[in-house]
Amino acid sequence: KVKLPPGPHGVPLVGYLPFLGRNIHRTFMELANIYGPIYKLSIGQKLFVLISSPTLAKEVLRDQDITFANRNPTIATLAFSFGGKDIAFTPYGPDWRMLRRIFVQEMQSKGNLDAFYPLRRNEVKKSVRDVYVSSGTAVDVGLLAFASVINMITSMFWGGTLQADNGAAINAQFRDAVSELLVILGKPNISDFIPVLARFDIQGVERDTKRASRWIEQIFDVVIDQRIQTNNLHKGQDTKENDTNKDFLGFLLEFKDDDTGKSLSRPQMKAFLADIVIGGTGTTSTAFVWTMAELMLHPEVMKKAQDELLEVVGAGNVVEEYHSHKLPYLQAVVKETLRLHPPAPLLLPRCPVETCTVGGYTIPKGAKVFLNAWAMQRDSQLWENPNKFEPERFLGDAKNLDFSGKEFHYIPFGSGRRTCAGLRLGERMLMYTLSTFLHMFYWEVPDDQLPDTEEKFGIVLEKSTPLIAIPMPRLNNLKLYE
Ligand code: HEM
Repeated sequence: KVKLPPGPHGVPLVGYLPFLGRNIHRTFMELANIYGPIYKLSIGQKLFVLISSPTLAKEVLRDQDITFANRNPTIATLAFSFGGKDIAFTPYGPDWRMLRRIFVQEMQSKGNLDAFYPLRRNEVKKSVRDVYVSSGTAVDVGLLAFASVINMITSMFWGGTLQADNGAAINAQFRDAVSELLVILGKPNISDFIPVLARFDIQGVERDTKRASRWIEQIFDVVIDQRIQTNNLHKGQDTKENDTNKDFLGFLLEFKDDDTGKSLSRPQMKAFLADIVIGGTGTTSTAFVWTMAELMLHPEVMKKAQDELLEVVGAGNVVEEYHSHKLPYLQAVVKETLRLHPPAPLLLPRCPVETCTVGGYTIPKGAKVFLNAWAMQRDSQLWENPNKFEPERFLGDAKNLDFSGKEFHYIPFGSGRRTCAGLRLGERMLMYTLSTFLHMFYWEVPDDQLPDTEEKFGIVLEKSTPLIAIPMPRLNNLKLYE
């Protein structure tokens, strides 16, 4: 017997679309207060199901994990992921397992992450130098975070492949293309809700995504060709150029599945790279900005975090990635930031492969299921003072909560089989950049104007207005900034 979840009525043709508002995660929470922790919405011709209680999240993400291990890609995500050949949108099955194993178990093994650390270190050092040059003047923290993260990622991708001269130009082009794509992907597209309109591409979202993706694809092709050329040139020789593990790209080109002997196709390889850039840059840099904004709003927390750095790292040293484990207070700050400002507030939508039951309600096959992590992480029944920024909670009652998604009221990286594939790298980059910039600089607000915490929903949940801050060197030994 079919018993669909309750939910509001919309208007003919477009359903609830006109009432979604700009920050849909908030609208979804308000609707949950009326209809309960599971409800449905019709938007255009699509059925959406919203879930916002840990018990029901567990039903979806653990008890019926395989049923919900598929996504429902939008037109734009299909366009940027080479038709859904990436990790995030490949249907659950052998191809997805292979891609995920390459990225999670092999590329992000402790040994490989450690091996790529000098590349990350080099990029963060360059950002420190840039900030040092701007000391005493207003800096856009979002731009700083984006540049640092994307430079670390590109350096790990192909830093060992490109020569310094053309490398800088290609990386600059790549940065522009990625920022453009992130903006396009953040726009809601009417064609996704009313598929009969898709062929008209009324807002031009598909056209714009394809244009930006082509640009990115051309860059991937140049770099992949260059790497193949270098490999061929040095075939059979035991040279530095032949060291396949020196960047991710070498890794992807060399990969052969142990069980099937399959290599990656070029589209798969490009989708893989696109995924890591799109999945990794916006999320990590947004988390950086929110952390800095909260620290500037809470100077006592900023001081504690900086005191901890002074004690652990010392005034005569720069931060190294291995310090992260010794910074429990800063870790609590990051956890608290990701509680209040999860970059993916609704995770990535799941889509049941067959009609199933959740919370006693029928979820039809193909529905788009959203887990409202944002709402659960601010639920007053689950958290004390839920809207207050209190990192101490992660040292007290909530000290055992981590990013693994085992506890369903705290899932900023998702949970289950399709949990964030870049968690280890993301956590490392975030902790390393934050600890470095907090140890090396004081951050002041210009004209005593405290930052606001207005949000902007898009591909990630960004701060609505840029975060502007004035850095001042914190360490006496200015050689450390060179
Ligand atoms: C603060 C940083 C990050 C946050 C908060 C975050 C959050 C998320 C979330 C919520 C999901 C969906 C999980 C689910 O459906 O259960 C996800 C998926 C994913 N993330 Fe992240 N992410 C971050 C960083 C990264 C980084 C650095 C990368 C890559 C370098 C990355 C790559 C991916 C990929 C490939 C997926 C799709 C996984 C799949 O479908 O199997 N993420 N992320």
